[in-house]
Amino acid sequence: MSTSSVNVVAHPLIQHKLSLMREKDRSTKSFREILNEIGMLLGYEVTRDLPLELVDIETPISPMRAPKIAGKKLTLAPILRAGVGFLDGMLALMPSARIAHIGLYRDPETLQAVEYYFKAPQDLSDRTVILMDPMLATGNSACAGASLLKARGARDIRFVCLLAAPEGIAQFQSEHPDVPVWTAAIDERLNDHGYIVPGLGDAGDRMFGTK
Ligand SMILES: O=P(O)(O)OC[C@H]1O[C@H](OP(=O)(O)OP(=O)(O)O)[C@H](O)[C@@H]1O
Ligand SMILES: O=c1cc[nH]c(=O)[nH]1
Ligand SMILES: [Mg+2]
Repeated sequence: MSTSSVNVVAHPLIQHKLSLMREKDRSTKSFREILNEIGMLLGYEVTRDLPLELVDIETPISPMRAPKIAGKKLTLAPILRAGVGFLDGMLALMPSARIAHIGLYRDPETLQAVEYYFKAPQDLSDRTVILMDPMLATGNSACAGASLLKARGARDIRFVCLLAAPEGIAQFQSEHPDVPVWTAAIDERLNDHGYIVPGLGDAGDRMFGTK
């Protein structure tokens, strides 16, 4: 199978906002607000190819056939905790979307993803699912998230992150070659603790003020 595509979203607004988030002295409040804003901008990109259909409507002036989003319904799937940071921004664009919560934490020693919660619509087979987590480091969490969604039948999954390490992209493409990736940047590497360099530190802790 061919590898999944990786889309680096180079829009200047996203790049500027990402640089603000990387600053180590940025407040929790500001970090959270900007993550939400970028969530909306990435949501715009990840939905760019959603199919449209022409439907009959009436404007105040005349009837017309107007384009509306066709077919498959949307599900937003944040990986807890940090993935929740994208959610409000995405929901502003897609207010009718269903939500699948995926609870995973990364074991600090093994760097393996540990599942602690999963609540999703029963059948995802006819849905477009946007899996989201700001950080793609080793790739273990994103891979586990995509596998959980596939076990519920999901066949059209798109993964959105803020920052990716080359190691995480390679791992994700090898395990989920059918899932395209959107990211604002691909950084240099992982450090010995599995953190992205230069990165932005621990996204969940910075977002929720837990360190
Ligand atoms: O690609 P990986 O090596 O799996 O690392 C990325 C994961 O690590 C962070 O979660 P963390 O375990 O810190 O949980 P949190 O979001 O609850 O802080 C981040 O939010 C990702 O989910
Ligand atoms: O750099 C990293 C790696 C994993 N998780 C984070 O929050 N940051
Ligand atoms: Mg964390």
